[in-house]
Formats: sequence, structure tokens, C-alpha cells
Amino acid sequence: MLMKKKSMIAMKMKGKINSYIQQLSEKKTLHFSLIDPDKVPDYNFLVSTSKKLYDAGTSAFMVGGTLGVSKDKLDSILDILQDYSIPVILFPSNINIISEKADAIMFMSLLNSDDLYYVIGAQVVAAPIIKRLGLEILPTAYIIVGFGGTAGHVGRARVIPFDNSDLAVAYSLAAEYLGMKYVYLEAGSGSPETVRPEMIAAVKKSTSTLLMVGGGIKSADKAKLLASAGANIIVTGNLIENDIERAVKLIKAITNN
Ligand SMILES: CC(C)=CCC/C(C)=C/CC/C(C)=C/CC/C(C)=C/COP(=O)(O)OP(=O)(O)O
Ligand SMILES: O=P(O)(O)OC[C@@H](O)CO
Ligand SMILES: [Mg+2]
Repeated sequence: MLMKKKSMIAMKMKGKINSYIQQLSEKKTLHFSLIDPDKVPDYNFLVSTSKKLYDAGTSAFMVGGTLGVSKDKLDSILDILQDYSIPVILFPSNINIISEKADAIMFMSLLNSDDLYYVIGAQVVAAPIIKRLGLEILPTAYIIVGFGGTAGHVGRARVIPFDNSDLAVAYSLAAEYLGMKYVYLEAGSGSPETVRPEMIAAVKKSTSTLLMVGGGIKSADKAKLLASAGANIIVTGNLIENDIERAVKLIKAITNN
């Protein structure tokens, strides 16, 4: 039953994930649910969690993680998420996070990395594979702020201090001038502090790309604050793994207004 629904929706949405996101974000703040394959304990957890997220109104699933993600694991997660009528988007830490079972991939460059591999190297290796698989791409500037977490460490980010909005604006403007459509301000998964509203507001004021914000967002109030500062898309990961009921509350709070 669900499979049938997905195959119809998938056909309708093929190649249209960017326009789905753009159009929806003109109406409301979106929430993307980050599923890290390495943090999914078992099949039942994913089935019940994903249903709760979908029913609460999450706008897309993002799938990715920095450590411990094999192709088998990735595909088994994607097989389950494919059943929903919302996009399933790869969030790659490297070239191992590519699969034809997703609807789209965030084609990210970690702009504030000191390592050229994360700025342009991985993208060069991935591009022909993505083309062959026919995955839609979301051209994304990935900018790591403050804490940075595992992504910041592995990606050799020269992190932007939480209080340096000028730097975040400069990177985001550069991303826009390079033609990127999304800016993702990332505090790092599990960050004790989120990206600050002041930084979000400054970036929003100076750029017209879609603004994604993630890292350490754990409450509906914080998510609402970041949304009202100008975030178009709120991403949560840890909260989904640790407290699904709170995640559901957060999603309802930002998307049902
Ligand atoms: C375009 C392609 C194929 C790859 C781009 C590769 C780039 C630029 C990666 C940036 C650096 C990096 C390591 C990003 C990680 C993004 C990610 C999946 C974060 C999710 O959080 P985790 O790092 O898994 O956090 P936990 O430690 O909480 O699990
Ligand atoms: O796990 P959390 O802290 O919600 O962070 C989500 C995301 O920004 C990580 O890339
Ligand atoms: Mg992770």
C-alpha cells in the first residue's frame, strides 16, 4: 500500500526535489529529519521513528553520518524510508554516502575546510557516479561553526566562531556568488550550543539562498527562535535518536504555523 503511494509520488517528484523544497519554504519553515545509519539500533526503531516523524510533518529525510556507514547499512535504511511520500536526501560525509535508492543528494562543499579534498576533491570523484545514477543534486555550501563535532574534525574545518557573524556572511555570500542554492550553517552534531540567531539573521539579511541550520537543536522553543531569525530549514539528528516525542513536538511547533 505504502509502496504504491511512494512509486506514484516518486515518479511525480523525480528531478523536482529542489522545486519541492523551494516552493514549500515560501510557505513555512521546514524541518528535515537526519537519520544516521550508524545510530539506528534496529529495523523496528527505524520503522516506528520514521512514521512518527512523517506524521508530525517533517518535510524530508536526510540520511548520512561521518563514521561507520557502509553501503549495506545505508541501503537498508533507504529501503525503509523510500516508502514515504517525502524526499529522501543523502547527506554525504564522503563518497561512500551515494546510493541510487535516494531521491537526491546534497552536493556539498565544506567551504571552510583547510583540506582541498572536502572543498572540491570528493565532489570530483562523486560527480560522475551521481550523474550515472541520475540523482538530483542540491548544490550546498556547508559551513561549520563553533563546536564542529565529528564533521568539523574529520572535515578539517577552520570553524567560524559562534559570535563572528561577519565571517559567516562572507562565506555565505561567496557561496551565493558561486551559484550554490543552499547554505548549511552547521554547529556540529550534538553541539552543546546551536548556531546563534544573530548569525542566522545576518546571513539571511545579506543572501537569498535557502538557509539550513543544524547542530545541537533540542527544543521546540530553540527551533522556533532560529526559524524566526531566518532559518528556512531546521535539521535535527540527535534529538530523533534520543527523544522522539520531543522531536515530534519540535516539528509540530515549527511547521504548523
Ligand atoms: C559531494 C560528496 C559526495 C561529498 C562531500 C563531502 C563533504 C564536503 C563532507 C564535509 C565534511 C563532513 C565529514 C561532513 C559530515 C556531514 C554529516 C553526515 C554530519 C552528520 O553528523 P555526524 O558527523 O555523523 O555526527 P555524529 O558524530 O553525531 O554521528
Ligand atoms: O544531531 P544534531 O545535534 O541534531 O545535529 C544535526 C546536524 O546538524 C548534524 O549534521
Ligand atoms: Mg552521526
